[in-house]
Amino acid sequence: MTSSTSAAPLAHLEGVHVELGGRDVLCHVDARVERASLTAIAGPNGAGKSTLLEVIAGTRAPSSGAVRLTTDAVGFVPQRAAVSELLPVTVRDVVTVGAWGRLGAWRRLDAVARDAVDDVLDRLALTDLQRRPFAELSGGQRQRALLAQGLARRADLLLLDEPTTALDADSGRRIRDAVASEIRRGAAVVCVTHDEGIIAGADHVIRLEAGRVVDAVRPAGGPSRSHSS
Ligand SMILES: Nc1ncnc2c1ncn2[C@@H]1O[C@H](COP(=O)(O)OP(=O)(O)OP(=O)(O)O)[C@@H](O)[C@H]1O
Repeated sequence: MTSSTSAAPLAHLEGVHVELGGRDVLCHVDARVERASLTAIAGPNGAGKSTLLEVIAGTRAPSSGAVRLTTDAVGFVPQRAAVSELLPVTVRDVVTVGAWGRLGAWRRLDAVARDAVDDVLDRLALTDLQRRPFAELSGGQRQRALLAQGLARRADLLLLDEPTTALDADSGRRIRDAVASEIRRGAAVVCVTHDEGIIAGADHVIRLEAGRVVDAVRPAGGPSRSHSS
């Protein structure tokens, strides 16, 4: 979120209010998400962070207020994505779904798209796991595969819900590097997180408490992504 009034943010929220089960879960949230930026959504459990991300993703309609996106190329990696245990899909299949999101469902992938899937698998250390059934993966491995699916989308607006939670240090570093690389190519990344490293490196932080924005700031010192490759 920013006080900037520059033209055409990728996402613009005005007075967003969400009521669930008779409770105000989000109250009058304003936000602008600009290209080539990292926005962190922070705050305690139950503050409304995931709900805000869902509103931006369009999977949850606000009770009132406006949400405007200027792109259709949106990648959304929820905290708990549903991939059926019963589906005989491999890790590579799961990641390839992200590329279909860009090309159109069930299109045959061209060499460029296959290379992009290979690149994402490599960046998230999934190459050796790519032929494994998704259902056989550990929780952290699944999380990485679903993030890889989001990256394969090559979205303009990438929405991540707690991408580094429950990951080991190396996996967390890979995710942070992948996020930095998305931003370098011009994407906007909005990330619900408790990860102080991501928050410190964000261009903007939306801090929620009990559904209200209590702080919307650029962290002191600004982004610190220079360590990322
Ligand atoms: N379907 C629902 N009906 C009623 N209340 C709901 C529903 N879904 C979420 N809530 C409530 O909305 C509030 C915000 O939930 P949300 O998942 O957005 O919080 P969060 O900040 O992402 O939390 P966490 O850090 O624990 O993931 C919580 O108090 C939650 O109990």
